[in-house]
Parts: sequence; C-alpha cells; structure tokens
Amino acid sequence: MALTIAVDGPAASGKGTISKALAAHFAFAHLDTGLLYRAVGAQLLQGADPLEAARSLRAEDIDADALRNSAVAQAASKVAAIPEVRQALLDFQRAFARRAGGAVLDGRDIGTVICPEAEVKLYVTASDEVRAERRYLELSAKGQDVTPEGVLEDLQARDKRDSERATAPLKAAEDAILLDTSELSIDDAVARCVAAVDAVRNAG
Ligand SMILES: Nc1ncnc2c1ncn2[C@@H]1O[C@H](COP(=O)(O)OP(=O)(O)OP(=O)(O)O)[C@@H](O)[C@H]1O
Ligand SMILES: Nc1ccn([C@@H]2O[C@H](COP(=O)(O)O)[C@@H](O)[C@H]2O)c(=O)n1
Repeated sequence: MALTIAVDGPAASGKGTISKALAAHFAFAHLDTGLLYRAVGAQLLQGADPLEAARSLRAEDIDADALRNSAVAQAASKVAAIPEVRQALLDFQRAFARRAGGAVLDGRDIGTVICPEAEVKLYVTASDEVRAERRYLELSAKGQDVTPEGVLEDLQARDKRDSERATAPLKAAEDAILLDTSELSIDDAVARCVAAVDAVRNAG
C-alpha cells in the first residue's frame, strides 16, 4: 500500500535520519525539503535574488554535502520566511508527495501545508541540548570549525525564526504522532516510526 508520510520537526531533531530509514524500509521515495531552502539560501549568500533562485531551482542540481553548514542553514531559514519563495517551491513538493509507490517528505510544514492529506504524520523533537550535541558531533566529524555553544545558538535562532514566521511556521499538525528522540537511539526511534506506519497500513 503506497502512502505519503510527512515528517516535521525542529533542526537536528533526527527527522532526516528517520525519513531516510522509513523510505528504505518501505521502498518509498524520500525528499529532504530542507535542501530546497538550503539551495536557495546558498544562492542568496552568493548575491542572487532568492525568488529568482527558487523559481529556477532544479532539484537534480542540488549538492547536499555542500549545503550542510551553519551559514547556509541560517540563510535557508531567512529565505524560508519569504512567502513567494515558499510558493515557488510548493508544486514540486506536492508532485513529489503524490508520486506512485509512496513518498516520505521531511521538513517544517509537510503535515500542515504541503501534504495535509498525508496518511501518516510524524513530528520529531529532542531537547535543544541533545540536538546541539548531535549536530556538533556531525559537523565537527566533517572537519567544520564549530563549537558546541555556536551550534546551540544556531539551532535556537533557526527554530525561533521558523516557528515565528507568518507563513507555514514550524508546528505539529493536529493529527501528528509526536516522537521525542532525546533518549532514543536511532534504531529505537526508527523502530517506533516503522510501527506507527505499519499500524496505518494494517488498518487501511
Ligand atoms: N536518535 C538519535 N540518536 C543519536 N543521534 C541521532 C539520532 N537521530 C539523529 N541523530 C544524529 O543527529 C544528527 C541530526 O540528525 P538529522 O540530520 O536526521 O536531523 P534533522 O532533523 O533532519 O536536521 P535538519 O533539520 O537540520 O536537516 C545526525 O548526525 C544524526 O546522525
Ligand atoms: N519544509 C521546510 C523545510 C525547511 N525549511 C527551512 O529550511 C531550513 C533548513 O532546513 P533543514 O531541514 O535542512 O535544517 C530550515 O531552518 C527552515 O527555515 C522550511 O521552512 N520548510
């Protein structure tokens, strides 16, 4: 049974890790929608007009590794507050969600705006300190010059901007299943999400 699975949550909560694992488990396609905003944010940093960048974005041109740093993350959350930028990225995300064979999309507004009809909605959180520690370990392992304090500040600034913006703010859909991963291993978090999806598939 092909489903749309919407996974939302704040920065570094583990939603991308869970989404990738769900897509692999159920053989669904996966879209990390944050990469779309990061790609537009990266172009802003190079002096481009963000709306032009969003309108001309080609998903196949996105180089995920080059976009995973704090400067691009901050720029992404700034362009993400521009309603016209969000609008320019909407059709691509909705078309992806409807693809045959099932899809997992992760982001901030998937369950509320992009796919309010998704059969499964997950909202993944973890404490600020746990998220910052995980992101610090990830970025420093890649050789990036980061400090634990700087990473924590970066996450908190982004979460504030993302949850306070007027258009499509970060929030859980009313019918989302909430999962706090602060004290869960990746395997345990994924197992809980697989069980939640299985429950919907078995009921359908
Ligand atoms: N349950 C967990 N236990 C330990 N580490 C985890 C767990 N979940 C995710 N991680 C690690 O935390 C980091 C952030 O996870 P991930 O990239 O999945 O978060 P995200 O919510 O998709 O972040 P972003 O919104 O910034 O893209 C990664 O290094 C990942 O391996
Ligand atoms: N559906 C989404 C996804 C992302 N954003 C914005 O992009 C920033 C980067 O996202 P990551 O998931 O890669 O951390 C994020 O801080 C949001 O501002 C969004 O608005 N909607």
